[in-house]
Amino acid sequence: MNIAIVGTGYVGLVTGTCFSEMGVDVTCVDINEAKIKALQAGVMPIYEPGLESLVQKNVQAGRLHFTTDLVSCLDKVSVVFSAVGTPPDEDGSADLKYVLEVARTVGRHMNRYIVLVTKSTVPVGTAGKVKAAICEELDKRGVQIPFDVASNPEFLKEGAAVKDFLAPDRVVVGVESEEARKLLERLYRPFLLNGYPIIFMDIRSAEMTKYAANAMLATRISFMNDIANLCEIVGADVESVRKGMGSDSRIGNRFLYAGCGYGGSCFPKDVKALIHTGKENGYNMRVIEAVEEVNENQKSIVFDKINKLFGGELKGKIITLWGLSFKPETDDMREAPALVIIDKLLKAGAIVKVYDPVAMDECKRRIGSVVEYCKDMYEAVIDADALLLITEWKQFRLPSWKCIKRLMRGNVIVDGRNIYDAKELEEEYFVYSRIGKK
Ligand SMILES: NC(=O)c1ccc[n+]([C@@H]2O[C@H](COP(=O)([O-])OP(=O)(O)OC[C@H]3O[C@@H](n4cnc5c(N)ncnc54)[C@H](O)[C@@H]3O)[C@@H](O)[C@H]2O)c1
Ligand SMILES: O=c1ccn([C@@H]2O[C@H](COP(=O)(O)OP(=O)(O)O[C@H]3O[C@H](CO)[C@@H](O)[C@H](O)[C@H]3O)[C@@H](O)[C@H]2O)c(=O)[nH]1
Repeated sequence: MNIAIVGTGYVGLVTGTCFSEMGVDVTCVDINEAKIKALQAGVMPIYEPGLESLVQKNVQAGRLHFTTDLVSCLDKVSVVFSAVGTPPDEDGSADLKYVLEVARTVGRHMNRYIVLVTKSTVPVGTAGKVKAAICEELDKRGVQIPFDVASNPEFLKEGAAVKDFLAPDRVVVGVESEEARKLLERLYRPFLLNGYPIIFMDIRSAEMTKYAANAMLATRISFMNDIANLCEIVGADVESVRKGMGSDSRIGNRFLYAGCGYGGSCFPKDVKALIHTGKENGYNMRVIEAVEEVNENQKSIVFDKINKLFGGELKGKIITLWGLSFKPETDDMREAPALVIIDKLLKAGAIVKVYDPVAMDECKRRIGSVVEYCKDMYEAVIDADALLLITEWKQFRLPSWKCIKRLMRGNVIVDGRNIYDAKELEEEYFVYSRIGKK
């Protein structure tokens, strides 16, 4: 089977690589020439565990190809996945310009039956717009070529993308024709054989499932952050509360971690887009609106704590951040809490030193040299008045506190992810503060 994946980002590159791993002949297409050139030379555009070796293996096997030319592969593929970005517009709605551009290119150049599958996260009703864009281009050409549209939202998490794709909790597919269903069933057959469920449904429901799933996960996080903030006021400990709650099998343990807010390319934008879809349809998504508000507030919690600990006097203080990416195991800094914290610290006159195992270049690209980039986690704490843990990379979990004490000039530690043992830190005479405990 020959397929094309348009958009070679976090989703497109992982999708294409994993399908090629299943024996499918995959062409990954992107308009970004530098990205495609790099991939052709074996250089990964993103950090994603396990991806590089899988790409190399399938390129060598001749099943995985990279190109900027979608048109020339349209004659050999039966399925085209669209995995381009859907960034938030100013009003919070998902910007569909890239998705519709792909549809128009397909309509302008297709010469045989194709299923155009939208993998990007798109609002309910987008498949109708994709279909209309293709029809318009076919009409302009004065030709009638049968085609189908389908929806196949992606649920992978960055940092675990390959694993999530190859061993999904489920695959959701929205179709409206038997032919499209058969093609996608065949493509996903290896997953079915491995026992992963494929859930077929109508297209609008598939589009909505993606937003509902992300909104539910974001809700759990904001709910726990709200509980954490109340714990702090009333003298409870959110870590004990989390364990006590999560062991109820109806609630479960996952996605209940309080912290300094959710970031990334998905939750923030998808929550906004769902609120917008509600508004467009005359319905207020009240729960999700609160989820977003709590998260905006939570991104400032670490700053508020440190500001309070220094009596509002941060001018000239050296503050170190461990972790910049929005979560561990990725270099992605889209909507990262670190960006909000750095901005607030700099505005308050602090000197900021940072270290992240993989996101330093990305941080430089985004904010330049307004902070000091350090070569390792220990260099970053030299002369620091305070250390803020922002992203819970494994290497930050068991540091040598004795060594850190010698290197720092102050003794304040604020833990934005609740990974440290308060007793251990207090024994070393650190002033330790974390989320959800006084
Ligand atoms: N990042 C994730 O973890 C994740 C997970 C599930 C779903 N999603 C959704 O998947 C979509 C893609 O997300 P991403 O993080 O992979 O985005 P990304 O920004 O990493 O990649 C998108 C790619 O599309 C390319 N592109 C744009 N227009 C193009 C065109 N006309 N032709 C060819 N290529 C084009 C861009 O150059 C870019 O490389 C979004 O809708 C996102 O919400 C993302
Ligand atoms: O208990 C938790 C779990 C996560 N987070 C934060 O939530 C954000 C998102 O984390 P995660 O969901 O692990 O990463 P993403 O790669 O953004 O994945 C989400 O967004 C993707 C894009 O839509 C979906 O495909 C995934 O299913 C969904 O988990 C990060 O800032 C985490 O620090 C918490 O604060 N507490």
